[in-house]
Amino acid sequence: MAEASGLFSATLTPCFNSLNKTIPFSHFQSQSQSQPIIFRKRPIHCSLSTSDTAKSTATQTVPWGCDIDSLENASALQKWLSESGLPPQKMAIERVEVGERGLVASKNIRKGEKLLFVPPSLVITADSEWSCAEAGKVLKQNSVPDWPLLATYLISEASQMKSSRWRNYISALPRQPYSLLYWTRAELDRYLEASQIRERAIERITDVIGTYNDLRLRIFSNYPHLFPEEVFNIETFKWSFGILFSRLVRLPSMDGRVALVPWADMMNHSCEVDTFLDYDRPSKGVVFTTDRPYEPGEQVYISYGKKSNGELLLSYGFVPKEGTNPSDSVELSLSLKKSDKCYKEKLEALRKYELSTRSQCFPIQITGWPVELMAYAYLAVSPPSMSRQFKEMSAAASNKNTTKKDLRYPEIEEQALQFILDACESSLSKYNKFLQSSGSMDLDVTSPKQLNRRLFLKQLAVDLCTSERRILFRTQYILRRRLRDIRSGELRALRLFDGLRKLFN
Ligand SMILES: C[S@@+](CC[C@H](N)C(=O)[O-])C[C@H]1O[C@@H](n2cnc3c(N)ncnc32)[C@H](O)[C@@H]1O
Repeated sequence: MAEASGLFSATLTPCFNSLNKTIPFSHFQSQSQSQPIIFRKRPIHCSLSTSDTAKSTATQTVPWGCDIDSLENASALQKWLSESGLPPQKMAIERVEVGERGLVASKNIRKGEKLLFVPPSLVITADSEWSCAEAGKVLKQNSVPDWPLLATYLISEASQMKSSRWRNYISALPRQPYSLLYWTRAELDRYLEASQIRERAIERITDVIGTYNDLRLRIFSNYPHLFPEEVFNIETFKWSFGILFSRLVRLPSMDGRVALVPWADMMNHSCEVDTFLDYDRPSKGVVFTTDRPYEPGEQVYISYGKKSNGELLLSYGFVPKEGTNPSDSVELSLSLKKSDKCYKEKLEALRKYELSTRSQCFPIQITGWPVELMAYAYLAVSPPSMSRQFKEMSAAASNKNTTKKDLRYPEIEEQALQFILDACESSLSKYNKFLQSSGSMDLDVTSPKQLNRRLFLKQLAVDLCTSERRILFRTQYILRRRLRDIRSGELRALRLFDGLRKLFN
């Protein structure tokens, strides 16, 4: 889980932020999440699984962990944690309606109360002791960064099961976390064609494969006795990264360290709460402070951060109900027209500010679009006579313009808004097409298990696309109204001018 916002929040952190090519809203609090920590000194590019391998990939699981809704291992976890120093809790792991398993209040909980108090000895960080000390030493000697190190650590401990001190924790982890890492390329193409999240998922999967291959070539192959391929392979790495994406937290008060926090990571996310995990120095434990009271029997939630529905699907494998996520956004992809007379100069300006020369994504919220998007639109529609402003526009579009943020060029505002409207409508047509066809989509399956999986993925995709389309519809409405106002204003001014001219004549 990742850091969400500001210094005092820690959430369940996806790591590969470098992959997100979207420009964030400049007027939002920047989501200063974990830095790219992927182990990629010599990146290796691998292609994703094709639809032929899709079936086997989709069903392969690791030999440890449990079914995602298993309470059996959860109670063993609870018992072990209490015996290992977790203080008495006001919550217990139960089966819940939202999130399969979650922490449910067993006593009255007040608003503003600190809960959990997981001691550092029960927290997994990059400094945790390895059951196979030699393997840990090798990774550290090779300066493997935290994320790949923790991914390898989890697999190593899982494979040592009986001798690992984390066996109760690992037994209670899902055998196959809900995560887009488990979607095949064919499934991503089929269900997420309309959404930019598809690209993000492909990049993430490619990065996980690249990271695994880096480790394999640079380290594992030199120490096969420590890292045998039967244990350290792409399937186990997909699992461990799936676990990290959905459970790792960044703890601001522990110098921003990333950690797996058993027990705390049984808490599910709610878009309505505003409370995050952190290390509490006075009590020397990982805590969170409730922002509302809970009665016995109610599920207690934390926030995984101010994330869009697409980001929640990407890392955690769920989509909140439509309209319930105030941080929801949809990425709109814009690009310059190749027929533009100043195409080359504009590309140059984009390059200067490290913007993509192919297409650039910007997040749109129900409440509006970012100033960066408007700056990009100005650049896209500006005529050759404005060539001196190209750099200024690119700088503003890239979020790197520290001085002049909200650029305005009234003379091309109408064209810029029309440019955004065109992109919005082209995107909307893809969503409409998918959502219309989803009802009659042939699920093409050979077993009930596969049918369940396909139905589940399709439902997630429908939920995501419905929520993203809703934002685009609203944007379309606002853009059309603004354009109508501009055009009717111009018409009025023209009529006034005409009337005055006639009067003087
Ligand atoms: C940190 S774990 C929380 C504990 C998890 N429910 C379990 O049983 O292990 C994160 C996972 O919980 C589930 N989850 C969390 N919040 C959810 C929500 N609001 N709706 C649906 N699933 C949720 C997702 O599967 C997510 O990947």
